Amino acid sequence: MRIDVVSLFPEFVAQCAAFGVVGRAVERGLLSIHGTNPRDFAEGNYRRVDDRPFGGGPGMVMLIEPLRRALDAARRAGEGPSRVVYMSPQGRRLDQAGVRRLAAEPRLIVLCGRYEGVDERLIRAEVDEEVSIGDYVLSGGELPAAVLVDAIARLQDGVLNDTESAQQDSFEDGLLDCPHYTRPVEHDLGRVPDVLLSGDHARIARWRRMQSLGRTAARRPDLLDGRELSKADRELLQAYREEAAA
Ligand SMILES: Nc1nonc1C(=O)N[C@@H]1CC[C@H](O)C1
Repeated sequence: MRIDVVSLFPEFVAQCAAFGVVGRAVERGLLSIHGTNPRDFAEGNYRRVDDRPFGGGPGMVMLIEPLRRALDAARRAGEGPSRVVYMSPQGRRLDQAGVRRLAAEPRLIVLCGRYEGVDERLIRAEVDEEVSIGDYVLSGGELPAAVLVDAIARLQDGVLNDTESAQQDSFEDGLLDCPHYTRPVEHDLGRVPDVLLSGDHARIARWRRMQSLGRTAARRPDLLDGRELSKADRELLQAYREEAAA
């Protein structure tokens, strides 16, 4: 999969491709990440990429033409059709289903805004979808782009090892993860739950599922809205609640 990131800070993009899971995906040729800087396509001595907003108000707005030329250059740099995603608080909130959908694209071009954002005419003409990583305002779209790239990289076949895949699975089915413990068994902060020391894999898997269901119901009940729990899951959730109330 190829991802082109259009950003005034392409070095930021290079960094996010250099470490961890994303770096591994790139090393293995499972993902390629490229930066294109709109400033390289700006005109005039100052190579302007932004200007004052019509109608007044604070801040600056990114100009159409440098972005349009950068998007065109990014398109031409790769092969095949590409989907243009603009990182923006006005976008659809990113969740794992959205990551899976975007990870299935052969190519993405991720547009990162700065300042107050991008001229609306560019968005309407060039952007296929706006995506938000949360209801807060950041200084630029580069961190949201890095979040999207990381989540997509993890879904590329051959990137995660078995352990990492297991962790990924716990989020894949829309539930919060279970708690995790490691050595020592005894600590002044508490003891590891005995079930995890039992060696009984079926019992451990049941406990972990119960914890995921219980934590999701307690912390993110919205994730269970409209979800038809199986009889077994309903019983596990009941057991979690009884244990919590004891
Ligand atoms: N939350 C978000 N999810 O995606 N992007 C953002 C975000 O805050 N973007 C900034 C808004 C103005 C600046 O141009 C960049």
